[in-house]
Amino acid sequence: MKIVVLPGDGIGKEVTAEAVRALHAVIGSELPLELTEAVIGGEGLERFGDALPPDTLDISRKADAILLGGTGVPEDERRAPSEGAGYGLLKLRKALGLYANFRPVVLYPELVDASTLKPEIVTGVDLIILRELTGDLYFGQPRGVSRDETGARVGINTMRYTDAEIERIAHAGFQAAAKRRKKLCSVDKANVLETMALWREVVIEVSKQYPDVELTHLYIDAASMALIRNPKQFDVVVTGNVFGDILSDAAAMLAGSIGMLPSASLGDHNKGLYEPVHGTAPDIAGKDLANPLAAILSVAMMLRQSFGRDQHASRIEQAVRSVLREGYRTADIYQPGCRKIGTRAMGEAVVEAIRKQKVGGEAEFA
Ligand SMILES: NC(=O)c1ccc[n+]([C@@H]2O[C@H](COP(=O)([O-])OP(=O)(O)OC[C@H]3O[C@@H](n4cnc5c(N)ncnc54)[C@H](O)[C@@H]3O)[C@@H](O)[C@H]2O)c1
Ligand SMILES: CC(C)[C@H](C(=O)O)[C@@H](O)C(=O)O
Ligand SMILES: [Mg+2]
Repeated sequence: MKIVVLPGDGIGKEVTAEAVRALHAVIGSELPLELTEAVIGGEGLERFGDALPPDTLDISRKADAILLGGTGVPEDERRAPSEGAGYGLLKLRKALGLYANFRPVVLYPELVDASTLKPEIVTGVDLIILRELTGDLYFGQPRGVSRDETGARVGINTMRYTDAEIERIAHAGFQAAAKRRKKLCSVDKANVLETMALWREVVIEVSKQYPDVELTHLYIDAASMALIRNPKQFDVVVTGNVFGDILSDAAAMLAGSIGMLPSASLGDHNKGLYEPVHGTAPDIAGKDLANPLAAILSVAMMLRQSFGRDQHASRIEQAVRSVLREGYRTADIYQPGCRKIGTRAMGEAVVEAIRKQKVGGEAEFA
């Protein structure tokens, strides 16, 4: 198992360290683990003048899977977006063709009270936001800031999708839904944007190949409301890059915290990039306050998707479940009566829970 670890910036480093510990704990000496650490984001800019240094891209191409913490530094605010630390990650996703970003939103029953929403609304939430990841406003040309004929400064980004790009993400959505509760909701803005009218048209064409999956459509504004009003109506939600970015942060509150959301970015080949949905959280970086569970759960997604190790993945998920059941909480999911702990201690609790599991036995997995 050749894995490249890209801790990135801020809490990316802190949560990735705990994710790697969990990975070692669950794999033990059962399988050869080859981990290589490389630089990306702000650290890349600082050390090599490049948010995606060529060596990082090169070893990422050769790896079976990539585990990433987060990229982005406060100095980004002074840089052009396409020159910032976050852009290193965008370039990596694009270069590796990772167009399908699965963001599962699952509320652990222990965290019902950590959610800001009513228990009856969120209990049992289990949905996936499937975000297209290599197109849209993020990559469309033209982009930039220039002057128009009157001398006014004009900022331009282009929402762009080809039919082939829409088709492949639609297929990913239908296939994911087919394995679950067979409901796919496509989210667009087809009433106003040509790109999104094409999106809807192509999704409807693709749907003919999946007669068993029920397809619905929502505009992004209405979808944002529906997600908070009645999240349990959703199974798989497929949407574009920008809408998916926003919708998934909103959906984090259904799971109690953004510190609980893992993700997997996949393409047509077997390689995947796994990362928490959250960013580098400069406000809490370096304070041992970050919740490492999203990063740890991203390792579970990696073991399942890239290596077919379902049992190891389930062990990580069960370990997360058991630390929550024991009452361990980082500050973002803290509730009175629980034990408030830091990033390192949460990682250690997960490792302990993994060690206590009876592998192949029946007890702990219930
Ligand atoms: N995938 C990524 O690498 C990624 C994702 C989002 C943002 N970013 C970057 O991160 C930087 C900060 O962005 P932001 O503040 O808008 O978003 P953010 O996700 O970093 O933080 C938003 C809020 O959530 C909290 N938070 C995030 N992760 C947490 C965790 N694991 N545990 C507890 N609390 C957590 C933060 O403290 C903050 O209050 C920016 O540079 C941005 O570009 C990177
Ligand atoms: C940091 C940024 C480039 C990134 C994105 O917008 O894709 C982040 O917000 C995410 O959700 O992964
Ligand atoms: Mg985001």
